[in-house]
Amino acid sequence: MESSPIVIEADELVKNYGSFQAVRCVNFQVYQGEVFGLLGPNGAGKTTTMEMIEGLRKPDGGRAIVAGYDTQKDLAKVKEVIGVQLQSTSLFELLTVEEIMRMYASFYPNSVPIQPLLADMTLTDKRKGRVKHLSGGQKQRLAIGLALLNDPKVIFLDEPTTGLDPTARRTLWDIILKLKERGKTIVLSTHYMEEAHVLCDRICLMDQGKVVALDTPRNLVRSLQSDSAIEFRLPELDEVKKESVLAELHEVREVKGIDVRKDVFVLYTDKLQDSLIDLIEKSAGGKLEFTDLQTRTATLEDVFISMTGRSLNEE
Ligand SMILES: Nc1ncnc2c1ncn2[C@@H]1O[C@H](COP(=O)(O)OP(=O)(O)OP(=O)(O)O)[C@@H](O)[C@H]1O
Repeated sequence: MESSPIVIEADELVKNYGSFQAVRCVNFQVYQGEVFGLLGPNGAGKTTTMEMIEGLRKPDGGRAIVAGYDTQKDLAKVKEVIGVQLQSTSLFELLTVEEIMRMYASFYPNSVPIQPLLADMTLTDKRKGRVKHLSGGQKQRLAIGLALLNDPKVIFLDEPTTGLDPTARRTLWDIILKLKERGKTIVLSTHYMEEAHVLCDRICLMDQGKVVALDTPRNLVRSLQSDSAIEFRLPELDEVKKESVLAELHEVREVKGIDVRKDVFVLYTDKLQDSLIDLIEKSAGGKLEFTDLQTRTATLEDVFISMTGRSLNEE
């Protein structure tokens, strides 16, 4: 992927709202044909970053280049090559799916044929139905279809699956993967780590307006230097007891890191069996009365926690 041409450059992008710094010097490059994910909790600055690249918000610092054009200086050129599915596209509720497609198509000098696009979005059955009768997933697919009418090279999808049920989410994943197969470059924001893992070639982890890590999902998880997590609860520990328990847990064989949130403890290790046996031995005789013990593979959520001390979906 890194040998492919660069299609997007975010170059020291900054956005302030009054004294609040929503985006603080964000840098990244997106290669042609990749699905590039902006993953972070609510308020991380994903939408603001995307909208600066799309030319919808003016940066207070830095610049964004799309397909060689500066979004501030050559917005008309940028618009020719991008398709944008906004987070809350307000659609004309009384039009039918086909009518709204035709209306949007009329805004472009050249647009793709509507029927195949409706088929790609699995909306052929709904083409005569009014927008107001569509489900959440169907509306999202329609919004993506509208973003594809000008046959864009680069597609921006802002939290396309937020609020959708698992089936509708998977239908959208399939659509996104098909677009990738056709060589489209896709920038996608999400706060679902599973979605980022399944769809994205590279993920830019964002928190509080900054990039905290950027790599392939695999390398991000590898950066933890631990491929497994041992998770359990230790309820009713006071602060003093917690300190001594933590000291004890740090002694568990092969443990590379520990995360504690409330009464949930997570030990990271790449030698799961050794660590688990030692943990059980150390807990013998009621020394550590844990509950809900489970082991699992380390995830992007663990990477985010280890980098920021917070969970992706924490309110
Ligand atoms: N027009 C605005 N005026 C003031 N503050 C804003 C404005 N737009 C966004 N913000 C703030 O900037 C921060 C970043 O918002 P942004 O929407 O870019 O984050 P996000 O990562 O996309 O989050 P979400 O998943 O909630 O959309 C948030 O704290 C938000 O409240």
